Amino acid sequence: MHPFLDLPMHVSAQWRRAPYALALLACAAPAALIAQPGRGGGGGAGGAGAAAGGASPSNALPALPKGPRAMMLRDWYRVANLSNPAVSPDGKRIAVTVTRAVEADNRRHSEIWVVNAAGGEPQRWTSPSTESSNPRWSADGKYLFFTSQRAGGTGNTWAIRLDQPSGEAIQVGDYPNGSMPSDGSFAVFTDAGRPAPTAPSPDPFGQMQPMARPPFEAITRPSVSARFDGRHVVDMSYKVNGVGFVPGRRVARTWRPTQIARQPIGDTTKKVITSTAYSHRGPVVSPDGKWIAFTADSRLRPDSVVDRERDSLATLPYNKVRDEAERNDADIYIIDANGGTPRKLTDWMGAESQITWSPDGKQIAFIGRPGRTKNSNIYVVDAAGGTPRALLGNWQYEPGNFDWLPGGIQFTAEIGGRSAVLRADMSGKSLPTELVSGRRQLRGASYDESGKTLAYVATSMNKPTELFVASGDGTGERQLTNFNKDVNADVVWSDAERITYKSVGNLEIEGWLMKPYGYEAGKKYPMVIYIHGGPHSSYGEGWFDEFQNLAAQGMFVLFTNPRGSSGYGAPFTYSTRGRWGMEDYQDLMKAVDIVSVRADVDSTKMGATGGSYGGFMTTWMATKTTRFKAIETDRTITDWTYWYGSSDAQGLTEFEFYGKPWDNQKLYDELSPIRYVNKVKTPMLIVQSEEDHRTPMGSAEIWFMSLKKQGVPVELIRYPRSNHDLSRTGEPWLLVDRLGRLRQWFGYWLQGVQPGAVAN
Ligand SMILES: CSCC[C@H](NC=O)C(=O)N[C@@H](CC(C)C)C(=O)N[C@@H](Cc1ccccc1)C(=O)O
Repeated sequence: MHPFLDLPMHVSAQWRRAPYALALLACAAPAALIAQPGRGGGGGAGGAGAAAGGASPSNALPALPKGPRAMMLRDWYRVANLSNPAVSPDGKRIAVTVTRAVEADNRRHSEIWVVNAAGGEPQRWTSPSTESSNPRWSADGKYLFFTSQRAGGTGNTWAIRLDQPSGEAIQVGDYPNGSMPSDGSFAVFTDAGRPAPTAPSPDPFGQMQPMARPPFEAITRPSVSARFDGRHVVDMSYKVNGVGFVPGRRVARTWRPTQIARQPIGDTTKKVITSTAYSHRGPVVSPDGKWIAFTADSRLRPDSVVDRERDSLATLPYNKVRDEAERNDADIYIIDANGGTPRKLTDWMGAESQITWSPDGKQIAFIGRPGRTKNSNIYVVDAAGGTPRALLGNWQYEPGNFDWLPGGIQFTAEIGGRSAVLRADMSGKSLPTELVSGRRQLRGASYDESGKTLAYVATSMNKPTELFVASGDGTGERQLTNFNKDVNADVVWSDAERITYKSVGNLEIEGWLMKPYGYEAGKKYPMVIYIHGGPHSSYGEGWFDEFQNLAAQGMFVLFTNPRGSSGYGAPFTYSTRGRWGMEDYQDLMKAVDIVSVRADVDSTKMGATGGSYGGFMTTWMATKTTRFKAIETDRTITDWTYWYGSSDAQGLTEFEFYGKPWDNQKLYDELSPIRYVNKVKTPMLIVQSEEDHRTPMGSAEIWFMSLKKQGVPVELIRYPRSNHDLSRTGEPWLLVDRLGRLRQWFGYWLQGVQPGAVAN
């Protein structure tokens, strides 16, 4: 996880898509009708309208032309995204979340579908009138649990009964979520307890909006509370991208360390088995049900002490000795499954996650990262204690999620721009073996209880996601769904050629060149380079709406993973620390050099686009070269000191730029494109979301004004009700509008298409 936010660090720039939007866009209508397997209501996977609800006659939209043809903007609404596959314990069925847009309603919709592992038509298992996602089976196979915000319940875990006839989804109090022993008799989970009841005291500011109320220990007060509806801020973290403004505390700070609770299956009585001043994290019970392993502070200090130390360190200037020292914030502990004194499993420097017991309960495996800029690895240690040994040796890449199956440890990993399922060599002497691979991206590997059935969702450059099943060892793969059958039949998705090249310092860089729709040998086409953000994310071997959009407009799309990208090992990822815009810029330019000499690329008609870090890079490029005829900069950063003060993620540059702006002002200034804006000659389209707290509006505004004042063609599109993730999870109509703007901007400057003439 990212150290500052609850976000996975190494994430494909293409992959973070629809499911994340649900919290924002789901309409929590009451469950109307649950379509049960075999009872109709769902239809087959090919029934495009079935999963999305479809447009009713009153709001029907004109039909799209039949294909084969180029992608039109409205095809975007037709693409289904599959996620979170879950194999039933007996390996017979696979549940998966299917998310589509409902064009007429400007929203996304998610349902759980289930398909037999042996094949056949998938069936919809959850209501089309409410949102459901993230399916998981109970260990005894009696329930299919899923996440939903249905009305009339508590919490968001709902279930469909499988062991007896059932109607609507229910909530199950006697089947807790958590880690279970092999016999499935109880579950363990963390419990933050309830705040101690306090006598209600009259609140003179109770009628005010939460952000307007004076926070705890604030010095100022509204003169007349009914006349102030602004925001009163005293805390450092007062806004979060995707969440919005966060009201300050109204009472003194208290700590509620998370404890471990256990609950028998079939009983609603929960027993909290610890009572400590420190928090327990990620408890997992041993297969025999006797022990629980968890992570906690390496010195078991109270949460209050850890937090206060962290807060006071955060106010100090950068100090190389202190801030670059190896850290050991947490360790793994083992406690009796009924409570007692924990035993430290191992004093292991670095961060441990995904604690997993071996099937025989004798060993424990975990993902360990020895230092922030070091590769993570899978480690195994005796449950009795000892020194953890790494299974992946000096493998260049890093493990994603892993499972300890009866036959050994299997895991997923990003290997550059593709991803694979691999088996670790348990002796740690050999490199892992790829079981499922190829030029594609796989996600969500899920196994049955025996490890003999494996399911995952996969996509490749010209194929949107579908569900696949294979034997546990990766053999005998079969595609189980065809949710995108209709759109695939109409639209000719473009494919891309993979390229690798040597850049500064002889470093190998991976990239791809996607062909324009209707490509004909002997002709020349414009080319647009796409630059991803993060900077620690990556492009790769998966279907991506943005690339398809410009390829459909008749352009080559070039995309690469310059140094700083994830998926190539931590040294590659962090090699740009303190050097943003230096060698990584050259990696990008080198790709342009290589591609622009091709006979089919029109080097006089090249463009560039990118978002966030890629937005910074596009403005940086605009100050350095005039080789691009047009640029689009998205959720951009043009001044790092302004960004530091206005974003929700200061920790990023405190690490990457070795301190706060006043610790290292020269670097913050030198890497800010705004310092060189007088050099910009390239027409620029600026796209920015009004509620983006990650890369706030000011960077776009100053860039817009600076170009205007210099007579450089520039347009600024400000999207309402949108945050940093507009291009991934934003309102569908706005998201598609943005795709249209990109087509039009590059269509105008690179193809001479007149305003308004770009086809939708
Ligand atoms: C809390 S530190 C923020 C790091 C975070 N990295 C996640 O990818 C991030 O937001 N980075 C920004 C740049 C930063 C504000 C200077 C960024 O470039 N975000 C990218 C990354 C991204 C890629 C794929 C999917 C989601 C995000 C972006 O928004 O495109």
